[in-house]
Amino acid sequence: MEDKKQETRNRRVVVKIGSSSLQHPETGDMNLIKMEHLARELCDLRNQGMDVCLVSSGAIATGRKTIGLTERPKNISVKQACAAVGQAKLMMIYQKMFAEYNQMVGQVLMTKNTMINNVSRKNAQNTFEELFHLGVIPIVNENDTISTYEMCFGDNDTLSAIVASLVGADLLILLSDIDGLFTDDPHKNKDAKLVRVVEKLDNQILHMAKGSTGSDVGTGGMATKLTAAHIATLSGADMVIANGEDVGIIHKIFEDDYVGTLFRANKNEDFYIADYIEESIG
Ligand SMILES: Nc1ncnc2c1ncn2[C@@H]1O[C@H](COP(=O)(O)OP(=O)(O)O)[C@@H](O)[C@H]1O
Ligand SMILES: N[C@@H](CCC(=O)OP(=O)(O)O)C(=O)O
Repeated sequence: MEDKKQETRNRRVVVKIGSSSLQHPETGDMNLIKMEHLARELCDLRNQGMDVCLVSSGAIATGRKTIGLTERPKNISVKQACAAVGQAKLMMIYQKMFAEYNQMVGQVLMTKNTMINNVSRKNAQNTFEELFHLGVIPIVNENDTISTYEMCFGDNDTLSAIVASLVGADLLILLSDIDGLFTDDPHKNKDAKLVRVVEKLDNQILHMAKGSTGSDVGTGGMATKLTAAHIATLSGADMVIANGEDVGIIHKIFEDDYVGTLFRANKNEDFYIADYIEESIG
């Protein structure tokens, strides 16, 4: 009961969806029904009076499919070309789907420099504030077409937590291909158990994340989700990892009727996101 009260107080929410959740695994083509459902869920959060931000991966995977590459691109310029094509297509589809509900969306593409440079960071923050004020849902991704190793966050789990920190979100939801954090990788250990609530990110929790992503299109994995949890909770946001197979889980999270892992906010007034990026991701 106490948890439910806590969660319905959330006013500003960031939702992240990964590449593998946006496409049909058999064909690599976009899962339009899921994207449509995602748009409806997020519009309904707006209707409840919340500020909503979507961090969507999928630019490279969408571009790769559109261009007709069968192999996952390794070469950086090929990835950048795929992202250029895919990001435009992703936004076109999102615009169309959100427009069904008369909901405006805007594109925000970021690099590490956006966060490290004081002027750019302030500009980004002002833009987000103005978009929320105007009732727009910002759709964020890494600026993959110009990001090389030195400039990129590398994964959208971390990026979504950085965005949550930048906008002072109350809640970050990571929609994954798995129900949440398990005591071990459940694809390798069938005895692994779901962890329902993490009060504090200690070494025991950090050691649970194994390997990198298992998907053919993503770049994250559980380790980057724990990095995201570290950033989000120290910034004062709760974070939930839940399965994005059915994006209807989004409203269930607010009804406290979901399976997933909740990482409780643990705000540290001395935590500065720009310093953290320079020290830890720089
Ligand atoms: N302790 C763990 N608990 C849950 N999943 C884990 C764990 N360790 C590793 N993983 C792996 O992380 C994957 C989820 O991350 P990822 O591949 O980035 O998917 P997504 O982009 O859909 O979030 C799981 O499918 C799982 O194989
Ligand atoms: N920015 C990249 C995706 C990066 C990423 O973290 O992907 P994912 O592991 O699918 O969330 C893209 O849009 O293709």
